[in-house]
Amino acid sequence: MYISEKAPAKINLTLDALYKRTDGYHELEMVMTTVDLADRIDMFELPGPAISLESSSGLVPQDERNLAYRAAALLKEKTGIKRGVHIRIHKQIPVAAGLAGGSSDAAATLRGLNRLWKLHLSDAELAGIGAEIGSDVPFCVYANTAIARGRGELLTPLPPPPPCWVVLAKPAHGVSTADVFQRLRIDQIEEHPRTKAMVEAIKNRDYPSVNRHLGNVLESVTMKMDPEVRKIKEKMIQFGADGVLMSGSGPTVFALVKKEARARRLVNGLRGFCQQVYAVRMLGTRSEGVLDKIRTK
Ligand SMILES: C[C@](O)(CO)[C@H](O)COP(=O)(O)OP(=O)(O)OC[C@H]1O[C@@H](n2ccc(N)nc2=O)[C@H](O)[C@@H]1O
Ligand SMILES: Nc1ncnc2c1ncn2[C@@H]1O[C@H](COP(=O)(O)OP(=O)(O)OP(=O)(O)O)[C@@H](O)[C@H]1O
Repeated sequence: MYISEKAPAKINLTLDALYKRTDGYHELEMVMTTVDLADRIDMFELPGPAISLESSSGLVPQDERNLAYRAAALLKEKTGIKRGVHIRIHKQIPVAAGLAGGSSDAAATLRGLNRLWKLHLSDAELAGIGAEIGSDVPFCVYANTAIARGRGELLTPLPPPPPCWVVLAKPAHGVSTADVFQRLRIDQIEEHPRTKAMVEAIKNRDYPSVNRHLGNVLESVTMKMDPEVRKIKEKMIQFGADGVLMSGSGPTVFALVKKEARARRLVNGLRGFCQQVYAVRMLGTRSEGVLDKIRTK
């Protein structure tokens, strides 16, 4: 028997850094949501207790360093369950892109094994385990829309943003999240995003206001490290995006547009100088899609 789980990418509609903590991390306040660009995680029951893993992408580790593998190992440790699993990752989300691909794979593995092994853990319990793997994993367990505080693990759910298209473009090179945070000077931030205004915009389903309040304090830092981020942002505005922002620590930039035709125009305009471009729907809520079901071989 095997189980499949969809692992959607996250985007940041806002990302604010409030102060540097004594543990070296930055205290964050973010509004995050999900888009319909997703990896698929297949989990096959094994007769023994071992975990094994393969991925369709050569860009991610295929062993115990993979975040999906770590999720399975940690779940076994926490529950004392002695069962084994083979994890197959169909990678669609660009790697080291600011889209939480690895975190979402880990979260989907926790959700899937919870079903496969009939553990009956709540989402809150899975998120608690996920927090030990990475800051974005708790959000990815719920895979909805939320305000995230702390390192990202303190979540307040929100309704999904107004429906729209999301065009994502990833520059050729990845950036290291640690490098970006290290270069951030909190006392030199020119404009903090208005998180409350974004929350109101989402609650009121006010699409123009969502676009007006997009903001990420890491954007100018990453732009200095990778000028392609600024170039993509300018192109997206030129091609008629309603709002444009870098996601997470980058370097992926996303544009919001209402109409599919406009999304296609953006994709065509960007393809000339950016290889990884996607047009997908905003999700904002966990879709119990066709992939999230149990199959028998
Ligand atoms: C930028 C976000 O994507 C926003 O959702 C996440 O905070 C990034 O989470 P992540 O990729 O899991 O990154 P982590 O492995 O937690 O952090 C990598 C490094 O970035 C720095 N870091 C990260 C998160 C944070 N709140 N403050 C930090 O200063 C730390 O030096 C940390 O060692
Ligand atoms: N399942 C996985 N998918 C992608 N990357 C993984 C996975 N497991 C481990 N990694 C490693 O994690 C690193 C970060 O990859 P990821 O795609 O999650 O970055 P990201 O999108 O920038 O994440 P975030 O938005 O949380 O900062 C990569 O260098 C990769 O080698």
